[in-house]
Amino acid sequence: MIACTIAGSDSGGGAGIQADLKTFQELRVFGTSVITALTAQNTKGVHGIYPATADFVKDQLNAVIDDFDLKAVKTGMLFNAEIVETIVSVMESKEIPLIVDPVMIAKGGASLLKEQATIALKEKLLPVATVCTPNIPEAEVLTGLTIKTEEEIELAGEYLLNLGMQCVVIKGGHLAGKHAIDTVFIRGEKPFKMKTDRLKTIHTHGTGCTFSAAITAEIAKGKPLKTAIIEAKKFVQLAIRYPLNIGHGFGPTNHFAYQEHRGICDVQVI
Ligand SMILES: Nc1ncnc2c1ncn2[C@@H]1O[C@H](COP(=O)(O)OP(=O)(O)OP(=O)(O)O)[C@@H](O)[C@H]1O
Ligand SMILES: Cc1ncc(CO)c(N)n1
Repeated sequence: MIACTIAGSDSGGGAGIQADLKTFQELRVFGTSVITALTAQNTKGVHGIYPATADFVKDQLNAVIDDFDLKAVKTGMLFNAEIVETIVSVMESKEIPLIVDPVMIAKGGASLLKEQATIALKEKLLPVATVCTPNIPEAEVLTGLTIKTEEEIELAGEYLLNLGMQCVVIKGGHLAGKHAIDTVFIRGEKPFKMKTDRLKTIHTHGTGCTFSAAITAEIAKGKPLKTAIIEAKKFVQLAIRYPLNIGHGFGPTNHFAYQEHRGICDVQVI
Protein backbone atom coordinates (compact mmCIF):
# COMPACT_ATOMS: atom_id res chain seq x y z
CA MET A 1 0.00 0.00 0.00
CA ILE A 2 1.30 3.46 -0.88
CA ALA A 3 0.42 6.81 0.70
CA CYS A 4 1.74 10.33 0.25
CA THR A 5 2.28 13.16 2.70
CA ILE A 6 2.32 16.78 1.54
CA ALA A 7 3.87 18.70 4.42
CA GLY A 8 6.79 20.64 5.83
CA SER A 9 10.09 19.10 6.89
CA ASP A 10 10.85 19.21 10.64
CA SER A 11 14.63 18.97 11.07
CA GLY A 12 13.96 17.78 14.64
CA GLY A 13 12.19 14.71 13.26
CA GLY A 14 9.13 14.79 15.52
CA ALA A 15 6.52 16.50 13.35
CA GLY A 16 5.83 17.19 9.68
CA ILE A 17 7.13 14.95 6.89
CA GLN A 18 9.35 13.01 9.28
CA ALA A 19 6.52 12.14 11.69
CA ASP A 20 4.29 11.18 8.78
CA LEU A 21 6.81 8.86 7.11
CA LYS A 22 7.70 7.19 10.42
CA THR A 23 4.01 6.63 11.10
CA PHE A 24 3.41 5.18 7.62
CA GLN A 25 6.37 2.87 8.07
CA GLU A 26 5.23 1.60 11.48
CA LEU A 27 1.78 0.93 10.03
CA ARG A 28 3.29 -0.97 7.10
CA VAL A 29 2.47 1.55 4.40
CA PHE A 30 5.03 2.74 1.83
CA GLY A 31 5.43 6.49 2.26
CA THR A 32 6.06 9.04 -0.47
CA SER A 33 6.38 12.76 0.18
CA VAL A 34 5.91 16.24 -1.22
CA ILE A 35 7.80 18.87 0.76
CA THR A 36 6.12 22.26 1.00
CA ALA A 37 8.73 23.95 3.19
CA LEU A 38 11.92 23.26 5.08
CA THR A 39 11.83 24.26 8.73
CA ALA A 40 14.87 24.68 10.95
CA GLN A 41 13.21 23.20 13.98
CA ASN A 42 13.86 21.22 17.13
CA THR A 43 11.98 20.39 20.33
CA LYS A 44 12.52 23.97 21.52
CA GLY A 45 10.93 25.76 18.58
CA VAL A 46 10.89 26.77 14.93
CA HIS A 47 14.03 28.75 14.07
CA GLY A 48 13.47 29.32 10.35
CA ILE A 49 11.15 28.51 7.44
CA TYR A 50 12.20 28.16 3.80
CA PRO A 51 9.17 27.46 1.59
CA ALA A 52 9.26 25.64 -1.74
CA THR A 53 7.76 27.40 -4.74
CA ALA A 54 4.22 26.34 -5.62
CA ASP A 55 5.55 25.12 -8.98
CA PHE A 56 8.04 22.84 -7.28
CA VAL A 57 5.34 21.49 -4.98
CA LYS A 58 3.33 20.69 -8.11
CA ASP A 59 6.34 18.98 -9.73
CA GLN A 60 6.82 16.76 -6.67
CA LEU A 61 3.14 15.87 -6.43
CA ASN A 62 2.83 15.08 -10.14
CA ALA A 63 6.01 12.99 -10.00
CA VAL A 64 4.55 10.88 -7.21
CA ILE A 65 1.03 10.63 -8.65
CA ASP A 66 2.26 9.77 -12.17
CA ASP A 67 4.21 6.76 -10.93
CA PHE A 68 2.46 5.32 -7.87
CA ASP A 69 -1.00 3.98 -7.20
CA LEU A 70 -1.63 6.18 -4.16
CA LYS A 71 -4.33 4.86 -1.84
CA ALA A 72 -4.43 7.99 0.35
CA VAL A 73 -2.84 11.45 0.53
CA LYS A 74 -2.52 13.72 3.55
CA THR A 75 -1.64 17.37 3.93
CA GLY A 76 0.06 19.07 6.88
CA MET A 77 1.93 22.39 6.88
CA LEU A 78 1.06 24.14 3.60
CA PHE A 79 2.41 27.59 4.50
CA ASN A 80 0.97 29.85 1.78
CA ALA A 81 -2.10 30.28 -0.43
CA GLU A 82 -0.23 29.46 -3.67
CA ILE A 83 0.78 26.06 -2.30
CA VAL A 84 -2.77 25.37 -1.07
CA GLU A 85 -4.23 26.27 -4.48
CA THR A 86 -1.67 24.16 -6.33
CA ILE A 87 -2.59 21.12 -4.27
CA VAL A 88 -6.28 21.72 -4.94
CA SER A 89 -5.62 22.01 -8.68
CA VAL A 90 -3.94 18.59 -8.74
CA MET A 91 -6.10 16.73 -6.21
CA GLU A 92 -9.60 17.91 -7.17
CA SER A 93 -9.74 15.69 -10.25
CA LYS A 94 -8.39 12.62 -8.42
CA GLU A 95 -10.42 9.97 -6.64
CA ILE A 96 -7.76 9.52 -3.94
CA PRO A 97 -8.92 9.97 -0.31
CA LEU A 98 -7.47 13.25 1.00
CA ILE A 99 -6.83 13.75 4.70
CA VAL A 100 -6.31 17.41 5.63
CA ASP A 101 -4.64 18.24 8.93
CA PRO A 102 -5.19 22.01 8.93
CA VAL A 103 -1.86 22.84 10.57
CA MET A 104 -1.72 26.53 11.51
CA ILE A 105 0.53 27.15 14.51
CA ALA A 106 3.36 25.05 15.97
CA LYS A 107 3.16 24.24 19.71
CA GLY A 108 5.86 26.88 20.37
CA GLY A 109 3.72 29.55 18.67
CA ALA A 110 5.35 29.85 15.20
CA SER A 111 2.91 30.42 12.34
CA LEU A 112 2.99 27.58 9.80
CA LEU A 113 0.15 28.94 7.64
CA LYS A 114 -0.24 32.52 6.39
CA GLU A 115 -3.57 34.28 6.89
CA GLN A 116 -4.51 34.27 3.19
CA ALA A 117 -3.71 30.58 3.09
CA THR A 118 -6.21 29.93 5.88
CA ILE A 119 -8.94 31.32 3.63
CA ALA A 120 -7.78 29.21 0.67
CA LEU A 121 -7.61 26.14 2.89
CA LYS A 122 -11.16 26.65 4.10
CA GLU A 123 -12.74 27.68 0.81
CA LYS A 124 -10.83 25.53 -1.68
CA LEU A 125 -9.04 22.61 -0.02
CA LEU A 126 -11.60 21.51 2.59
CA PRO A 127 -14.37 21.08 -0.01
CA VAL A 128 -12.23 18.43 -1.78
CA ALA A 129 -11.08 16.73 1.44
CA THR A 130 -12.33 13.37 2.70
CA VAL A 131 -11.27 13.87 6.34
CA CYS A 132 -10.21 16.98 8.26
CA THR A 133 -8.56 16.82 11.69
CA PRO A 134 -8.58 20.26 13.38
CA ASN A 135 -7.55 20.82 16.97
CA ILE A 136 -9.78 23.21 18.93
CA PRO A 137 -8.00 26.48 17.99
CA GLU A 138 -7.95 25.41 14.31
CA ALA A 139 -11.65 24.52 14.43
CA GLU A 140 -12.32 27.95 15.93
CA VAL A 141 -10.49 29.70 13.10
CA LEU A 142 -12.20 27.58 10.42
CA THR A 143 -15.71 28.05 11.82
CA GLY A 144 -15.51 31.48 13.45
CA LEU A 145 -17.02 29.89 16.58
CA THR A 146 -15.69 29.91 20.13
CA ILE A 147 -15.45 26.26 21.14
CA LYS A 148 -15.60 25.43 24.82
CA THR A 149 -18.67 23.24 25.33
CA GLU A 150 -19.97 19.95 23.89
CA GLU A 151 -22.67 21.89 22.04
CA GLU A 152 -20.08 24.15 20.44
CA ILE A 153 -18.05 21.10 19.33
CA GLU A 154 -21.24 19.69 17.74
CA LEU A 155 -21.93 22.98 15.97
CA ALA A 156 -18.35 23.18 14.69
CA GLY A 157 -18.47 19.58 13.43
CA GLU A 158 -21.72 20.16 11.54
CA TYR A 159 -20.39 23.43 10.09
CA LEU A 160 -17.24 21.75 8.79
CA LEU A 161 -19.10 18.73 7.36
CA ASN A 162 -21.23 21.21 5.44
CA LEU A 163 -18.11 22.40 3.61
CA GLY A 164 -18.27 19.08 1.76
CA MET A 165 -16.10 16.63 3.68
CA GLN A 166 -17.07 13.10 4.56
CA CYS A 167 -15.58 13.22 8.03
CA VAL A 168 -14.34 15.70 10.63
CA VAL A 169 -12.33 14.79 13.73
CA ILE A 170 -12.23 17.60 16.30
CA LYS A 171 -9.30 16.82 18.58
CA GLY A 172 -9.58 17.55 22.27
CA GLY A 173 -5.87 17.70 23.11
CA HIS A 174 -6.14 21.44 23.81
CA LEU A 175 -9.08 21.17 26.20
CA ALA A 176 -8.70 20.73 29.98
CA GLY A 177 -9.86 17.68 31.95
CA LYS A 178 -8.79 14.21 33.02
CA HIS A 179 -9.42 12.74 29.58
CA ALA A 180 -8.37 13.56 26.02
CA ILE A 181 -11.58 13.32 24.03
CA ASP A 182 -11.82 13.62 20.25
CA THR A 183 -15.21 13.95 18.56
CA VAL A 184 -15.76 12.30 15.19
CA PHE A 185 -18.41 13.37 12.70
CA ILE A 186 -19.02 11.10 9.72
CA ARG A 187 -21.56 12.23 7.13
CA GLY A 188 -24.88 10.44 7.60
CA GLU A 189 -23.84 8.78 10.87
CA LYS A 190 -24.29 9.63 14.54
CA PRO A 191 -21.17 11.45 15.89
CA PHE A 192 -19.03 9.48 18.34
CA LYS A 193 -16.27 10.27 20.80
CA MET A 194 -12.92 8.61 21.42
CA LYS A 195 -11.84 8.93 25.02
CA THR A 196 -8.48 8.14 26.60
CA ASP A 197 -6.68 9.25 29.75
CA ARG A 198 -5.07 12.65 29.37
CA LEU A 199 -1.38 11.86 29.85
CA LYS A 200 0.79 14.26 31.86
CA THR A 201 3.72 14.85 29.56
CA ILE A 202 5.61 17.56 27.73
CA HIS A 203 6.45 15.18 24.88
CA THR A 204 3.62 16.14 22.56
CA HIS A 205 5.53 17.60 19.62
CA GLY A 206 3.93 16.25 16.46
CA THR A 207 0.89 14.57 18.00
CA GLY A 208 -1.43 16.04 15.38
CA CYS A 209 0.82 15.06 12.45
CA THR A 210 1.21 11.54 13.82
CA PHE A 211 -2.54 11.10 14.34
CA SER A 212 -3.51 12.30 10.86
CA ALA A 213 -0.72 10.24 9.27
CA ALA A 214 -2.01 7.15 11.09
CA ILE A 215 -5.54 7.83 9.80
CA THR A 216 -4.06 8.17 6.30
CA ALA A 217 -2.14 4.89 6.59
CA GLU A 218 -5.18 2.97 7.81
CA ILE A 219 -7.33 4.41 5.01
CA ALA A 220 -4.57 3.50 2.52
CA LYS A 221 -4.83 -0.09 3.78
CA GLY A 222 -8.53 -0.03 2.93
CA LYS A 223 -9.97 0.22 6.45
CA PRO A 224 -13.42 1.82 6.75
CA LEU A 225 -13.31 5.38 8.07
CA LYS A 226 -14.45 4.65 11.62
CA THR A 227 -12.04 1.72 12.07
CA ALA A 228 -9.18 3.74 10.58
CA ILE A 229 -9.76 6.64 12.95
CA ILE A 230 -10.00 4.47 16.07
CA GLU A 231 -6.81 2.56 15.18
CA ALA A 232 -5.05 5.88 14.55
CA LYS A 233 -6.13 7.15 17.95
CA LYS A 234 -4.54 4.02 19.50
CA PHE A 235 -1.35 4.72 17.56
CA VAL A 236 -1.05 8.31 18.80
CA GLN A 237 -2.08 7.45 22.35
CA LEU A 238 0.70 4.84 22.61
CA ALA A 239 3.15 7.26 20.98
CA ILE A 240 2.39 9.81 23.72
CA ARG A 241 2.24 7.25 26.56
CA TYR A 242 5.75 5.87 25.94
CA PRO A 243 7.88 8.97 25.25
CA LEU A 244 11.46 8.70 24.06
CA ASN A 245 12.58 11.51 26.38
CA ILE A 246 14.86 13.10 23.81
CA GLY A 247 15.59 16.76 23.10
CA HIS A 248 15.57 19.61 25.60
CA GLY A 249 12.10 21.03 24.97
CA PHE A 250 8.74 19.57 24.01
CA GLY A 251 9.96 16.18 22.88
CA PRO A 252 8.61 14.04 20.04
CA THR A 253 6.16 11.21 20.43
CA ASN A 254 7.37 7.63 20.13
CA HIS A 255 6.51 6.08 16.79
CA PHE A 256 7.92 2.69 17.83
CA ALA A 257 5.40 2.33 20.68
CA TYR A 258 2.51 0.97 18.61
CA GLN A 259 4.46 -2.08 17.42
CA GLU A 260 6.21 -2.54 20.79
CA HIS A 261 3.11 -2.26 23.01
CA ARG A 262 0.42 -3.51 20.67
CA GLY A 263 -2.97 -4.31 22.07
CA ILE A 264 -2.64 -2.67 25.45
CA CYS A 265 -4.18 0.65 24.58
CA ASP A 266 -7.75 1.35 25.62
CA VAL A 267 -9.57 3.82 23.50
CA GLN A 268 -13.12 4.12 24.74
CA VAL A 269 -15.55 4.73 21.91
CA ILE A 270 -18.73 6.41 23.13
N1 LIG B 1 -1.79 14.92 26.91
C1 LIG B 1 -2.44 14.10 26.10
N2 LIG B 1 -2.84 12.88 26.53
C2 LIG B 1 -3.50 12.03 25.70
N3 LIG B 1 -3.82 12.32 24.43
C3 LIG B 1 -3.46 13.51 23.95
C4 LIG B 1 -2.75 14.47 24.74
N4 LIG B 1 -2.51 15.58 23.98
C5 LIG B 1 -3.03 15.32 22.77
N5 LIG B 1 -3.62 14.09 22.74
C6 LIG B 1 -4.26 13.44 21.60
O1 LIG B 1 -3.34 13.52 20.51
C7 LIG B 1 -4.04 13.71 19.28
C8 LIG B 1 -3.55 14.99 18.64
O2 LIG B 1 -4.21 16.06 19.26
P1 LIG B 1 -3.67 17.54 19.48
O3 LIG B 1 -4.87 18.33 19.92
O4 LIG B 1 -2.48 17.51 20.35
O5 LIG B 1 -3.24 17.89 18.01
P2 LIG B 1 -2.48 19.14 17.47
O6 LIG B 1 -2.61 20.29 18.40
O7 LIG B 1 -3.00 19.34 16.08
O8 LIG B 1 -0.99 18.66 17.42
P3 LIG B 1 0.28 19.41 16.74
O9 LIG B 1 0.98 20.17 17.78
O10 LIG B 1 1.10 18.28 16.20
O11 LIG B 1 -0.24 20.31 15.65
C9 LIG B 1 -5.52 13.74 19.66
O12 LIG B 1 -6.04 12.43 19.50
C10 LIG B 1 -5.50 14.16 21.12
O13 LIG B 1 -6.64 13.76 21.82
C1 LIG C 1 6.87 20.98 9.72
C2 LIG C 1 5.86 20.98 10.79
N1 LIG C 1 4.61 20.56 10.51
C3 LIG C 1 3.66 20.54 11.48
C4 LIG C 1 3.97 20.95 12.77
C5 LIG C 1 2.89 20.96 13.83
O1 LIG C 1 3.14 20.08 14.82
C6 LIG C 1 5.30 21.38 13.03
N2 LIG C 1 5.67 21.79 14.27
N3 LIG C 1 6.21 21.38 12.04
